[in-house]
Amino acid sequence: MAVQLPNLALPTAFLGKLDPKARRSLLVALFTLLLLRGRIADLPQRALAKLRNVTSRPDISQEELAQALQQVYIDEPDGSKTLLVPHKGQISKVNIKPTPGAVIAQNAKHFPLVPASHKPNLDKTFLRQLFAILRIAFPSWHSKEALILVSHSFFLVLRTVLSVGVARLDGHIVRNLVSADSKGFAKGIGMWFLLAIPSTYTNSMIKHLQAKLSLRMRSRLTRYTDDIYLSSAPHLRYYRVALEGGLDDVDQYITSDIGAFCDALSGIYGNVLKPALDLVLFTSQLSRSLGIRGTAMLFLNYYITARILRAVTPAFGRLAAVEARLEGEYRAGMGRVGRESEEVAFYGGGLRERSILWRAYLRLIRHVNSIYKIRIAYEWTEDFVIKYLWSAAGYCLISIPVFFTRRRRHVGVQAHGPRPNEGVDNEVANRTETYISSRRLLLSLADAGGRLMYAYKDLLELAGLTTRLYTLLSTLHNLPPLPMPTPDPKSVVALRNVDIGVPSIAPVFLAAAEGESQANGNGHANGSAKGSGTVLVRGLSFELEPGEHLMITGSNGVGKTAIARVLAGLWAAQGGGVVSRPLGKEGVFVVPQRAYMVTGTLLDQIIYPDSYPQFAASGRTHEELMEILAAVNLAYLPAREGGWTTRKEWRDVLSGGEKQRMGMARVFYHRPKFAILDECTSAVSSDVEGRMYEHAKSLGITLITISLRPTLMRYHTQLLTVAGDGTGRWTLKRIGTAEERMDLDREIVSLEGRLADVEKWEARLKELERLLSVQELEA
Ligand SMILES: Nc1ncnc2c1ncn2[C@@H]1O[C@H](COP(=O)(O)OP(=O)(O)OP(=O)(O)O)[C@@H](O)[C@H]1O
Repeated sequence: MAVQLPNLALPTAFLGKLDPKARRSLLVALFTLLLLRGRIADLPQRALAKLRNVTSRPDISQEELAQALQQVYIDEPDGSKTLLVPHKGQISKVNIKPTPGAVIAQNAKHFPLVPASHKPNLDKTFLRQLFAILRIAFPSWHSKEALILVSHSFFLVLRTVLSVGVARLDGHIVRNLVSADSKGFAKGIGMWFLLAIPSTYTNSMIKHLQAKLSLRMRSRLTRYTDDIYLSSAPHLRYYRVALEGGLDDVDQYITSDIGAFCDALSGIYGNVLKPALDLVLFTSQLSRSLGIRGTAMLFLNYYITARILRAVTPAFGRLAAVEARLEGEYRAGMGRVGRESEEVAFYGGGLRERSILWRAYLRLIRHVNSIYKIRIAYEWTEDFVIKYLWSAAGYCLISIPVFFTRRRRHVGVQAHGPRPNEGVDNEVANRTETYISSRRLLLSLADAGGRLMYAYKDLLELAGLTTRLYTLLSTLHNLPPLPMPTPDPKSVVALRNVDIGVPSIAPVFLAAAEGESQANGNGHANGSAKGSGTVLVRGLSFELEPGEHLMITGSNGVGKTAIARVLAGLWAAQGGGVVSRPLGKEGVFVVPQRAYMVTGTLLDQIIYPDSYPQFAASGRTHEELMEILAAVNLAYLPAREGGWTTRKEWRDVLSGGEKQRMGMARVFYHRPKFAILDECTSAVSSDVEGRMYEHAKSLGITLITISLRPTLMRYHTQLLTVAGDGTGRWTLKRIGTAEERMDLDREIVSLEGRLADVEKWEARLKELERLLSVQELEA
């Protein structure tokens, strides 16, 4: 393929025709352009950023900034959200559109599960997985990502064309040097600088566009993944992905693997396209001076190189996937210590944790080291082949026209045609020019070959990362939706003949896992290691009308919380039973056993899971929030912590009891029809606990309490006791009328009082025994 080169003689001739003053000004202008190229390249971006920022006032007040920080986002009428991001003293507005359910359903077809035994490689499966992911990263041909890709490709082609120009100019300058043509030499140097401007600009644009492409793909994929991962009922994928999907350390997949995949993919595009283009263009250029024999040898050289390197290339894809998994395990360990630091500190478990983390780190490092070792042999062969074999082949190829062509009439890479006054000197100059141009082309060719070989290794690593990302996306897409509870028209909570059991890994994943264990796969666990599928409570039936309060009790681990999970719709009811309840958090609101504090302000803690914009839209006031805090004995918090907008790590700031009371404050804020309270007042003093229970009832909230404390029985009308003897038996009893409950209360209080005296009686008994034994001895 003969590619027409830009004729460099033209600009040189044009410069030559200019008078010295004009030439100087032109060169000064070009240098200025060279120096300011960074700022010039930034111009369109700055203009775009200005357009995007709806609020472009340079300085906003601290108050406005605080307001924006609290507001976080604005709900738009079309269902999208506009995020308010404080940025350099301004507020940037970023509109985020949630992924429509139809798009997710459409995409699900492209993400069938891969068996855990699948090993990442450059095969059909890799292409299928890559295209499935690319459908998300490039949603259409007129998306911004596609535009960046086109610009990136343009600069990649431009760089190759410029490289050929540089090679020609190189030969031309040396030719003028050999033939002592000072004017031609000076012109060549001028051209050299002229060519440097687009060349350097092109290089920086390629890097910039590559990074930008990676970032945009990452944003697309992260947003999409977040949309499906953080899905609400009936999917609840964030909750079910580990237990039912068998995928651990999802945070590593989302925060790290997506970024690594995008970097690898955007890099690979340049690393494959550019050298491949170089190879075609330089080969075509060289073949014009090498002739058929030379070109055939060049191709033979390519073929031998490819065979050698293919034979010595290790399974980089699998190695990359394992590295990402080990990285995830180490990261998860670190996260756990950060999260549970206080518990670890109380136990003095620092050294133990260190040894656990060291083990995880060493596993990772050992693996990375083994990759490095494998790479030595590979890179040694690659260097030998690309640098030395190709250079030797290059010298031989260049010598072909010199030794075997008697009289060269025309050389393809030569800047000018044959000169009319050819003498011996000119012949040497021409030969030098050809040699220098061909040598530079061959060096570039070797470089292109080297990069292509590296690209092969990168491609294998990309295959590994693709498999990781595909595993995440296919797991999320294939989690079957949970059966939705039937909305009850009478607003009752009812279970009819429901078996309660730990969900096992979904059958669709078990089928794909083909009995392989996680150790040799890509993250899918063996189902038997997860939920056992054993039934905890059998044939459970009850119906709870508003105003009827239920207490669930039973020994530890019998399945009390499991009942709450089924009622809340987190676990599916088993055994064909039916769950009916009023829907939404206005219907049933659960306060779990472990207190959860959200990132944000003090106000955010009370209104969770609502956000500040929802609070603002509801018309509720700070006074109301204050009343709620008073009801849970936390009225001192806003003053103590510096107001409603204070942001702190509330998990650490609040005490255990305070966190539990905050959980009750959420119930009072949302005022659901039913509240499931799962041991959520175990650390609260009984007087405050009692007041909170009374307050909940006065608000018309029907309580379903899971507790082992008999003192709480007085606030309930029904008692469900789970036997916990392995049979799944249970009993449901009425606790009685208010008067009966008062009697029970009185009895409980008197029994508790008498129990408190047991220690005293035991001590007295011991004392008497001691006295008796002393008297016996004396007798
Ligand atoms: N995600 C899970 N994976 C496997 N087993 C689980 C899971 N969640 C709960 N279980 C098991 O189910 C059983 C019942 O758990 P549940 O949390 O309902 O107990 P509980 O009755 O509330 O106990 P406690 O009074 O100690 O809170 C336990 O044996 C527990 O180990």
